[in-house]
Amino acid sequence: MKPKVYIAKPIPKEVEELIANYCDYKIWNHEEPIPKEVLLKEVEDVEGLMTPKGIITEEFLAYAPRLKVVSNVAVGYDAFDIEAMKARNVIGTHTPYVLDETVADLAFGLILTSARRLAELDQFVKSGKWRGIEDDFYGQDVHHATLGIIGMGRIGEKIARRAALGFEMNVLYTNRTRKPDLEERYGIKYCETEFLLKNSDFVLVMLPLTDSTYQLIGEKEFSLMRSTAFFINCSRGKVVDEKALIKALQNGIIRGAGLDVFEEEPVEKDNPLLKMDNVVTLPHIGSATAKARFDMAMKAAENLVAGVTGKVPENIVPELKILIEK
Ligand SMILES: NC(=O)C1=CN([C@@H]2O[C@H](COP(=O)(O)OP(=O)(O)OC[C@H]3O[C@@H](n4cnc5c(N)ncnc54)[C@H](O)[C@@H]3O)[C@@H](O)[C@H]2O)C=CC1
Ligand SMILES: O=C(O)C(=O)CO
Repeated sequence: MKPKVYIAKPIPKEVEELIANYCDYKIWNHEEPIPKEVLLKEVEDVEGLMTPKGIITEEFLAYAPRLKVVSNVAVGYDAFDIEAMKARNVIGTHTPYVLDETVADLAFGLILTSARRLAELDQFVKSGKWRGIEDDFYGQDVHHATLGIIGMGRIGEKIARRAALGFEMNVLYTNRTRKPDLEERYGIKYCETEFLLKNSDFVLVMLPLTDSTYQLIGEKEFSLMRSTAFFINCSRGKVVDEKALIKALQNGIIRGAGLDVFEEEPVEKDNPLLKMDNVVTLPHIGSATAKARFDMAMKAAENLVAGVTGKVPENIVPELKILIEK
């Protein structure tokens, strides 16, 4: 008998075919997110679950007593309660590498759109205008400026390469561990966070959301930034104290921001960030190209199938590798 799995989001046909070869499966085939009560019912007797950033808590796991693997269709796995999963011996997997270049492109899009005011000027032209006073259109140069990257992981590295080699930027970075190989390859410089904040024209966060990064960037950090600097976040909204960011923008402490992520998603309609011309806002689309999303779904399916057929999935999240080492 094939193992039972549940897929909590629509997936491409080829990905479904792979799962069908090995599993007895059901799919949530609707664009709107699966309602919690439906999901809790569907997972009652499954061994595997594939989910788009599904929230896996102790309460959830109690509804899924046969669950062996949760395959997250995302690289960020902050919605996993790692201790609860460890306690119930449930492996969690994610989709690293396949989206790195795509997210790095988007991060650069945010840098360019913020600095050169692309979204604002797009609206200007579409509203029937063309020329105003010339310096009304002035933005800031990206080439040869200083980019400070907080979080030099898989995606941070791809952003650093674009910045250093493509735009000839001066790249500073902070990270939990120093990366001398990248320093040599791209000429980037490791430094203290305070130095990075004081000396960057663009401060870009590319950190996972964990207990140690929750609201890591707050009032103090914004106060150290240049008044001409832009803040770019393409990782998770909660690594920033959003109230402090709003205050910094309202009071001219920093020049602008480019945001793909927010503290609450979908972003609340009355969030002051949505009213600011110097803030570029996107609906969490860092990995949203057809190819990257296909590759993520395929990788998640491979992890799911491995987890329910007695093999070791390729992309177990680091904190849960201990479960297969037992
Ligand atoms: N906007 C979007 O659509 C996307 C957002 N993301 C987010 O970006 C995050 C990063 O992705 P990757 O680069 O693949 O992860 P990664 O794990 O390769 O890199 C994260 C880096 O942050 C560093 N780090 C962790 N905690 C730290 C701390 N307290 N202080 C300093 N450095 C710390 C790590 O050493 C690592 O080098 C994901 O966890 C996810 O939340 C990822 C993909 C798309
Ligand atoms: O992969 C992730 O962590 C995302 O946020 C969406 O791609």
